[in-house]
Amino acid sequence: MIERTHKNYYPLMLDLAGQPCVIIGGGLVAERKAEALIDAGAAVTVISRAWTPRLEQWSRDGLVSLVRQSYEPGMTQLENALLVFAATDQAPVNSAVRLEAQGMGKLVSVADDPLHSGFIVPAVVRRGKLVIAVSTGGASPLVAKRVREELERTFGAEYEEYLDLLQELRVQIQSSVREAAYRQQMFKAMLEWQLLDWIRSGRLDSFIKGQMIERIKVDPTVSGIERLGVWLREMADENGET
Ligand SMILES: C[C@@]1(CC(=O)O)C2=NC(=C\c3[nH]c(c(CCC(=O)O)c3CC(=O)O)Cc3[nH]c(c(CC(=O)O)c3CCC(=O)O)/C=C3\N/C(=C\2)[C@@H](CCC(=O)O)[C@]3(C)CC(=O)O)/[C@H]1CCC(=O)O
Ligand SMILES: NC(=O)c1ccc[n+]([C@@H]2O[C@H](COP(=O)([O-])OP(=O)(O)OC[C@H]3O[C@@H](n4cnc5c(N)ncnc54)[C@H](O)[C@@H]3O)[C@@H](O)[C@H]2O)c1
Repeated sequence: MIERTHKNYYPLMLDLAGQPCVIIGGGLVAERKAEALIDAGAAVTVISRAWTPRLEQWSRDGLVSLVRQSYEPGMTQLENALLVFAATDQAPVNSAVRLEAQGMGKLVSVADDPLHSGFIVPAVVRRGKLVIAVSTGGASPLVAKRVREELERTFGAEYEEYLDLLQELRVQIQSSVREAAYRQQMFKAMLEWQLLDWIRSGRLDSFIKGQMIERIKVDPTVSGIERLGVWLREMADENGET
């Protein structure tokens, strides 16, 4: 029987830009892990005798380095890696990779052995700066995928623009309002605006955005935010919206 114990995983957001990550194995699981690492800007090396066509293509495009050989102990790529993924279809090979890498103090994910892995990979929804990671702690990756698909329907493309704008306004407020507690009241008041509806219907144009930035610059107060909300509603009414 496969051994399973409950682990209280600690979720975090890693900045992997330029960081060396090594995947052992060149099959579909390796391909899926490589794709997410490439998206995160990692320096990805894949070690395997055989490849999926997409891994070959990414190698031609310079997105991954392929090392065309089987895993063997003492490889410098492993020594230099920040994260290691053991993703071959050979359990003894995965286990040997894990023992060597863990012996060097590395975090290792083993495709067929979550119990001994240092981390596992969640299903992910990305909407610009919004990232939603879903994990079942390895209980059912298919459920993680299903929940991810449900969340994709709830959190649409509009969140990208929404967060870009909120970030711009927040940074402006951070630089002009000294008191943290007061800033937080302002951020809360900003969430009352129906901005997501505006973005969904394509009405948040550069004029409105410019006005928002300008008005907050002139009046960086909670009541200024509330007045801006009233102005936004008036603009919506003028456009025949309620
Ligand atoms: C989320 C996702 C991320 C990614 O990989 O990018 C991911 N697996 C995904 C898909 C998927 N994986 C599998 C199936 C076939 C159906 C099934 O078996 O259920 C499907 C569905 C499909 O392919 O459609 C088979 C499978 N998975 C693991 C084992 C080994 C084992 O359980 O021992 C076996 C072989 C079992 C066997 O051979 O019997 C193990 C893991 N898979 C994880 C992540 C980690 C736990 C995540 C969590 O639950 O929190 C963990 C523990 C380790 C890890 O890999 O990090 C990605 C969905 C991405 C998306 O679409 O959004
Ligand atoms: N974690 C997950 O999400 C997940 C999902 C499905 C399956 N799995 C597990 O992961 C394993 C791999 O799945 P897959 O679909 O990618 O298999 P696959 O058969 O498509 O690929 C296996 C790859 O490992 C390579 N390989 C074999 N021996 C090697 C060695 N000594 N050194 C380097 N590379 C070697 C092969 O050349 C091949 O490229 C499965 O056996 C299963 O146990 C995990």
